Amino acid sequence: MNPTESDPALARRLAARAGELLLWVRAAHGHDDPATLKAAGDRAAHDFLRTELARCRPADAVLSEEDVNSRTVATEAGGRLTADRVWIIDPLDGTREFSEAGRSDWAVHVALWARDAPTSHRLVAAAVGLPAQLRVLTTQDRPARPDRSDRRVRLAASRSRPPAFLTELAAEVGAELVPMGSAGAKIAAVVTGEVDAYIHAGGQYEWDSAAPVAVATATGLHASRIDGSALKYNEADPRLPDLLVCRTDLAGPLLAALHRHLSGTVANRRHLSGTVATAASVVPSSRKELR
Ligand SMILES: Nc1ncnc2c1ncn2[C@@H]1O[C@H](COP(=O)(O)O)[C@@H](OP(=O)(O)O)[C@H]1O
Ligand SMILES: [Mg+2]
Repeated sequence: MNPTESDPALARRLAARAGELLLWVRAAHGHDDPATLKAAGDRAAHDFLRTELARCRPADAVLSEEDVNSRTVATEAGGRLTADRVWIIDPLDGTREFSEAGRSDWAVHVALWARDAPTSHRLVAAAVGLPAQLRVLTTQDRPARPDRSDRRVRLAASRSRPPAFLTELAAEVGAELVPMGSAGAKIAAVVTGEVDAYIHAGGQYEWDSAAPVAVATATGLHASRIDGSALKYNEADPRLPDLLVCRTDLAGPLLAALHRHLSGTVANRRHLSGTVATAASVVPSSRKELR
């Protein structure tokens, strides 16, 4: 244990090293047996992160996707709910993409939650490793976002489980949908300006978004639930099924569009007309394309 290593430095080192392990596992196994590759990747990254956190921060609690899957959640949750500091980790986010040859949209998430933090999410340090993109983003970095206001808004969404309303919402605001794997990779793409927003709904857990949300908000981006309420971490129930991460100037228009879909305005109009409503017939004022 290095007593001088700060929490952000530890998060960065762990995300980077777990990423190297995952690249090694991927190379060693190949892609012929995706199920075995996924299991080997999950296990290698999880074991490494768990061991290093126990060694370097023995007093802290840990919430990890792999612990929950291995059904140790009951004992583990008891510790983390009274702890002052909890590491929320997703050893391999975008497991599906990790198992597909040539894809780089998968990530390692390492975040630290602190009870006395001043922010609503209480995440004080984090790193998102993108091993196949050869980069690690952290709460200490301020990547320059290029000005993209001259092109259509790019809206990242799950390539395998996008929210049902998203195609219609994107058309309504004139956005281009960009299918991508991994919550971490999608939020990282918002951080670097490759896309302008990420919307998800329908299911997710705290570990899927904690580290990337911490990085995104540290760089000045908007992050919230899709109803605009605060994202909360280290809750008794780790389900956190939806989120919006975007440029701050897009938060208002996108939350308004989400509200129309969530409140049923769009669905009700379609029902009343008996046809599939065009975006213009539903909310004429929203036809103005976002930039
Ligand atoms: N409907 C849903 N229910 C539960 N988890 C979901 C989900 N949709 C997405 N996720 C999780 O969110 C992460 C990003 O998903 P996606 O690539 O589809 O955007 C994945 O994490 P893992 O890869 O760690 O399992 C995935 O399992
Ligand atoms: Mg995940």
